[in-house]
Amino acid sequence: MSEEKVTTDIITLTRHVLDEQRKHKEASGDLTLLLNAIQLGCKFVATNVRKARLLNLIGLAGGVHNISGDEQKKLDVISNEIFINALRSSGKVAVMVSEENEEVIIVEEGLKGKYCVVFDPLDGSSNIDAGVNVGTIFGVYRVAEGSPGSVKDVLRPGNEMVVAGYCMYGSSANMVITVGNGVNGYTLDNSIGEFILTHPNITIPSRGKIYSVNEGNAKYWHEACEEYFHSLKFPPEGKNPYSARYIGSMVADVHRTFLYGGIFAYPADKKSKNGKLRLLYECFPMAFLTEQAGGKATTGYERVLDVCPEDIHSRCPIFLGSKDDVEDVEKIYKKYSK
Ligand SMILES: O=P(O)(O)OC[C@H]1O[C@](O)(COP(=O)(O)O)[C@@H](O)[C@@H]1O
Repeated sequence: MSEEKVTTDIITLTRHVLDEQRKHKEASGDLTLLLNAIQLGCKFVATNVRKARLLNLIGLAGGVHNISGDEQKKLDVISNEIFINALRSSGKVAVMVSEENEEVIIVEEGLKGKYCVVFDPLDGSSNIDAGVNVGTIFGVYRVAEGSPGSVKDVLRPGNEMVVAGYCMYGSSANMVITVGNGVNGYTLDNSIGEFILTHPNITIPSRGKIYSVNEGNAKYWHEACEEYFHSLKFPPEGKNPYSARYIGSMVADVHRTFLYGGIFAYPADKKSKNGKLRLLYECFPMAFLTEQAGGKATTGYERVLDVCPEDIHSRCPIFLGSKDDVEDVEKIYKKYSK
């Protein structure tokens, strides 16, 4: 019987980022420590999501609503707390924005660092009670030169973000991250509590065969949006229609789009002028990752990363995924914008 080969040269997320940082002589290690705090949060959430029904962490937190009017789940609340505590105590963060907090969080003197972190601690939480994949989404800015660390440091276009990532909690916990030099994926090995490099250099196929959108909103779609999705379902003679896949958890739908190609969208419509998804801690990080993986992300009319948020919970329409697919969207929207 063949002996199982034990790998001893393990590439953990921390080691991989350190290797990357070493290429940049000026690196201080602060980013690695910040990412360690984010990793701790994700490991904590991964464990509690997995044991939620056993720990009675399923269901609502008891009549508490977040800024978007969503009633908070128990897991929303504890996920939010672990990230705020881990980021604050890392000593590397000055400003935080969470989907679960109405106001921006300014870290007190003495613990203040040079980064700002915007995050959705538990995305797709409407799916949590059904055991469907959910996730954490995060983005990182540097505090602007000479700034004491204020909300102004996060009301900036997404093209100024320096790190973005998500962690998907499903059959396994998958962390996907960019520090501005391509996209890498890591899988949590629960036996040693480390994220191990499993998906190096993720590259989105230039065109896909899958579209992912909530067609339940089709009644409210603008003509450009209608024409685009119609073109995927009723292609010209000789071409196959695209398949539809929609989980309703952005992290899960985007993760599949990164690996298989195609397009994920939450467009603006006649009911919601800017769609549903939040610019700072959903659209920007996913758009940054998409572009770093060779794809594109548009509002229909402009590059998502060039949008400047008016407030910390601004919403933004988004089409992201394979470059050729998103360019088809841009062509059609351009026709209608005229
Ligand atoms: O149910 P809808 O309207 O299709 O919205 C689903 C979208 O809303 C979200 O659940 C929003 O996220 P939250 O759960 O963080 O509020 C996304 O994950 C998902 O893509």
